Amino acid sequence: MEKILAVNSIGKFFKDKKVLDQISFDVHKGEIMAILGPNGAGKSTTIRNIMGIMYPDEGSISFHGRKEVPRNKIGYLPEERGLYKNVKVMDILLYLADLKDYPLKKAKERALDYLEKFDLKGKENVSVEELSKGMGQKVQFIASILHEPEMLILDEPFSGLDPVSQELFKEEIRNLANQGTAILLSSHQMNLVEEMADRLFMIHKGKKVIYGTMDEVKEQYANFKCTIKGVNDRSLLDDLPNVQRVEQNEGGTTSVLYLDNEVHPSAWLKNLPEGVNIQELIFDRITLHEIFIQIATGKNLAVEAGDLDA
Ligand SMILES: Nc1ncnc2c1ncn2[C@@H]1O[C@H](COP(=O)(O)OP(=O)(O)OP(=O)(O)O)[C@@H](O)[C@H]1O
Repeated sequence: MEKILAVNSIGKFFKDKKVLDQISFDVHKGEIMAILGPNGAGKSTTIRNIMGIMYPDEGSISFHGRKEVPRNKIGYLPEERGLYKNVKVMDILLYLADLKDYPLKKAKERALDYLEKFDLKGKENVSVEELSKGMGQKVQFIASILHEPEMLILDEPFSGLDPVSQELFKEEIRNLANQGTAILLSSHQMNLVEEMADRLFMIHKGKKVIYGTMDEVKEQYANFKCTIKGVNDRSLLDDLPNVQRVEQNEGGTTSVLYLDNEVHPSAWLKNLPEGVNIQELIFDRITLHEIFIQIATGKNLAVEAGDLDA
């Protein structure tokens, strides 16, 4: 996979507080790479360093192996939303494309196509301040991709979108990656990240905790869990082998058994005692959402064991 962006061991201080420490990752052509982490972890600071809004105190960032990151090759949807208020939609789109040296005629054609795609047909001459929040976000997203950037950085692109708009964004982001755009996606919506990202980088308190493909991450950090429907006595489930913890709903009709990572699913299932009441059983892995919560709250055993390098 062709490497577009390389973040090499960057560190950043705010006064004497180190908010980024040895952060390294790459973003490849045609992939969706997610950057995740709890509030205050350092995601936006990392992105601002890539965008040249600030500079790292340690390490370096390169684009195609060169130290200069060319802004006109990058599209950026910042976390802070907002465009100039008093300007018409088409005017602002063309102005921003022009700032990136993109040909005007092509920009106009693409803008019309995208406005139609995002259900904003006919809004070209509407002033930005008359748009709803979601419509404004769509226009800002269009502005970030109009100039056909090689790399697209999206900071919380889905926040505040209704489900239909969310689908449109998802589809377009996937399309862009398929066409070769390198995408760095920061989002707190774990279900979407799990569905969309090819690889992920998780940062916690300014440091790397996870870096790898979605499959590697799942294999390494997503322990198995077994969900059993049927009334069961909790103590019976607690005593089963390889069970780390059991969660039961009120009435004990559904039980979720969180298992050790090294469990062998078929052997474990074969050894379930006959006394366990099973109306339905699902055996799968914990979700990215659960991995995230375990890491953010210090409960992930793989991380505690220092097994961090993916
Ligand atoms: N301009 C600044 N001056 C001082 N400290 C800052 C500044 N910007 C960010 N920080 C601190 O740096 C750390 C990382 O913040 P950052 O905004 O990068 O986190 P984040 O992962 O993007 O969080 P969120 O999910 O809440 O957006 C935090 O401790 C924050 O308080």
